[in-house]
Amino acid sequence: MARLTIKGISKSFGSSHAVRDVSLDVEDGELVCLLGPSGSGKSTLLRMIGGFEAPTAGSILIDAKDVTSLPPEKRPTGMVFQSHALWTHMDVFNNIAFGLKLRRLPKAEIRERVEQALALVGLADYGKRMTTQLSGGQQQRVALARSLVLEPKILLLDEPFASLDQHLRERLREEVRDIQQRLGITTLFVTHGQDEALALADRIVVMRDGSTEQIGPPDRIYREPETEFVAGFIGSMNFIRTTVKAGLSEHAAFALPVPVADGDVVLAVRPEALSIATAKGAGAGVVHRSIDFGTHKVVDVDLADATRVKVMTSSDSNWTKSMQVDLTATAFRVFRDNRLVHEFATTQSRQNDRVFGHA
Ligand SMILES: Nc1ncnc2c1ncn2[C@@H]1O[C@H](COP(=O)(O)OP(=O)(O)OP(=O)(O)O)[C@@H](O)[C@H]1O
Repeated sequence: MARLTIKGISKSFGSSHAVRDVSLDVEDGELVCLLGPSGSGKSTLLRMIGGFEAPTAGSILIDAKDVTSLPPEKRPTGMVFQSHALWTHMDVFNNIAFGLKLRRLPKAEIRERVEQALALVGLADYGKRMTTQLSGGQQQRVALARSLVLEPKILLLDEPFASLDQHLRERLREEVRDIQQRLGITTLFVTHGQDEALALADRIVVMRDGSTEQIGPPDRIYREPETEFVAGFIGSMNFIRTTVKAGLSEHAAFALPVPVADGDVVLAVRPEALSIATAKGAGAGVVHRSIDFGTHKVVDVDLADATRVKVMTSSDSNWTKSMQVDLTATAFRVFRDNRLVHEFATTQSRQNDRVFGHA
């Protein structure tokens, strides 16, 4: 267990700024996900923490000790890469034992620790297998065991399951979460999958163009996005472009009070924050289709300005193509130039949160 402090760290490759002035505190035993689109600087940030890349500016402290200029092997960190790079000429046992042998630990201790690590990742009987005889998921488990056996204070995972199929990825990330909690090991996990971040993280760092866009626990990131980018990056979101005049949105379907300065804004509304009702006469929109997910339905509604919005409704409601409907937003956030300028929520939206499990 260890505490990680990142202070104003940047990395440039020539004229390209991969990471820009990132500061972050990670608590003892915390699991933090670095989430962002391709090229946002997640891997570069992780590699700097692991010592595989030298920062252009800033410093990295582990338990208050400055490690910025230490090589990877001198840092109390363990890194698992996307491509696991196991040694194909060694069996599983020796792959995991390798780092311990370098440290010249006694044979008996090596055996014990490797066996513990294998048990931890669910591969107790696989020590004698060659790594080429393992499935992709098993290989990633070996890569994880190879890091864990060195008992790092901080575990760094760079999209470790990206090459695996969805089902296996979900299983492995739950296993990682279990192991991480059992060992209480401080962990940074890079992913570009929002589901993965929501499922795993104590806190999510949303990155964009090398900078941190928002840092917070998953429910905060989901419910209170501070920028339009974050609002669109995590979960399903409807964006409605409108113009505000005298405190009112001029959008035909969303003529709402929006107490901000006149001008163009974007209303961001979650599908579960919209309620739908049959219109008396011509409605605000027309049902395009309805998809039944068993637990709930998602109805696509086309508005007059050709915006298509998604509405989450209960599974016992019935919406068919071409029905005229009215929509009410029970919660929305208003953005201008990516920044939050107004937020609105009714008590109704909190009830919906309970119904749909977003509390
Ligand atoms: N060794 C390098 N030399 C030059 N540019 C680099 C190098 N490594 C990364 N970059 C650039 O830095 C930026 C950030 O890259 P990085 O790999 O950190 O992003 P990422 O968020 O991890 O992306 P991905 O999800 O695709 O892995 C990108 O524009 C990338 O092209």
